[in-house]
Amino acid sequence: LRKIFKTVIQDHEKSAADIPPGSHGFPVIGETLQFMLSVNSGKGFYEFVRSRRIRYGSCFRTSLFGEAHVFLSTTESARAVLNNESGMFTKRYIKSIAALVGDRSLLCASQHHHKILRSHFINLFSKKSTALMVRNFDELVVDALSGWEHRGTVVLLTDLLQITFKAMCKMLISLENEEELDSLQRDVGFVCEAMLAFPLNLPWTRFHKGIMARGRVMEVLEKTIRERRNETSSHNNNNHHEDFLQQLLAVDSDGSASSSDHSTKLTDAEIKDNILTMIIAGQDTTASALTWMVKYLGENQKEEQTRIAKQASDKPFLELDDLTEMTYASKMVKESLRMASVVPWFPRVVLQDCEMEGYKINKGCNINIDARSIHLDPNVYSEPHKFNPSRFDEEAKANSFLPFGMGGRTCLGLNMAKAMMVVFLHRFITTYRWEVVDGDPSIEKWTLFARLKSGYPIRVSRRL
Ligand code: HEM
Repeated sequence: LRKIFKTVIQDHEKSAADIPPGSHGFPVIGETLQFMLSVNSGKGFYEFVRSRRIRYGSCFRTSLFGEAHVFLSTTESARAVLNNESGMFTKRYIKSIAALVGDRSLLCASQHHHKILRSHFINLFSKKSTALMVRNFDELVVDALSGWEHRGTVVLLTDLLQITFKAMCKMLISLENEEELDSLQRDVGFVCEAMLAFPLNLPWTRFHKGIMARGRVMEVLEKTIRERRNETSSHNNNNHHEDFLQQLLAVDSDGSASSSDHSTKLTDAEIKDNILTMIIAGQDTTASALTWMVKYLGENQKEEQTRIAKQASDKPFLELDDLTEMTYASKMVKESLRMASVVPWFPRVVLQDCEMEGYKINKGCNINIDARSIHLDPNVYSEPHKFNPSRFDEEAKANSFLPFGMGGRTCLGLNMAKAMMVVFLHRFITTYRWEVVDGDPSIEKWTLFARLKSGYPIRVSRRL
């Protein structure tokens, strides 16, 4: 009798364990309200995930905005989902996001279309363009920093958003006119804000503002493309542009091997959508990561800064090769990226019923790889809340360092972003000492990436 009883209990436990633990919350709205509360609490939207991860473990379910979601936070599930060797996972097509960044954007294209697009864009992120970015970014940073000591308080994030925006626009379309940059930055900002808004396209909504702004961004890009074509056809080589747009249009027009195959030629719409996508993907992420890095550095000032200063270059201009010698700065960048987890989780959708972490997950369910939990898991990184760049003296464990994602959707700009961070770190530390004006750790409410609400205001004084 005991044996039968035990089997029944085991069966019951097994079927209870079939679906991931968690709560579906209220009918229809699920746990959306709790999610919103966490967004508004100042702790940021990640707090919603963090508290459930503590309560339920490394795999839990919830329901947000009318859809079932599962969050997973082990390196093994990260490998399975992000590397996607089984072909069972994809990104969900979100109509409102596609309306803003364009449905030919890398962020919205179908699996097949994404592969084709990515094969075009990946060529742009060569060593040569990273080297060019290093030179340009260095110039921008030196120029921006030169005025900081006369400014009283500098809201770091605001300045960094401007610097990274300029860097992106120079790299993509060689735009350097201050006025045009300002108005484009404002419009891209509206597009980003609308990505988080309720997708209601009525004249007074945030979503509508974003759609209108997208229209203006597209006009700027159309005009730029038109001017380029005119320059090329009139053989006006005075304006030689070393940017992504030039490379994309060259493939388009020179009849080379890749362009002879019409099925792989990029259309103007694909070029425009993805230029906007790259601005969005590169500006906010890098500026946020840089702000977090300065914060961690400020909290660990003396020791870390001395080590950086020791490896500092005294050259007036930095080159890519100089960065490879700054090994400690590179580790500091990696450690900042780990601790900040600027993109905290990666959303995917399951294409067929499957099992993850011993739980059944149904076709159509949203699954999210919770990179931030992996980055802060004491079984993966010892003393995870301690800022310790030297932990990267050794390779990180497999599938555990995920600030740029992994697999077929890995960040295309990762080498560029890391290089930009080393450049800024080097220039900032060797130019200034600083004190924090407002150390409030609250997180900004409605942003795509985790950012400090205060923008991290600092006061700087020149290092003698
Ligand atoms: C510190 C800065 C950055 C961070 C933390 C970051 C992070 C990420 C992450 C996590 C993804 C993948 C998301 C996923 O798998 O769902 C991604 C994608 C992407 N990133 Fe970055 N990124 C940064 C800077 C940049 C820069 C400078 C560029 C240059 C334009 C860039 C371009 C892209 C593009 C184009 C994608 C889409 C790739 C695809 O879907 O195939 N990123 N980024």
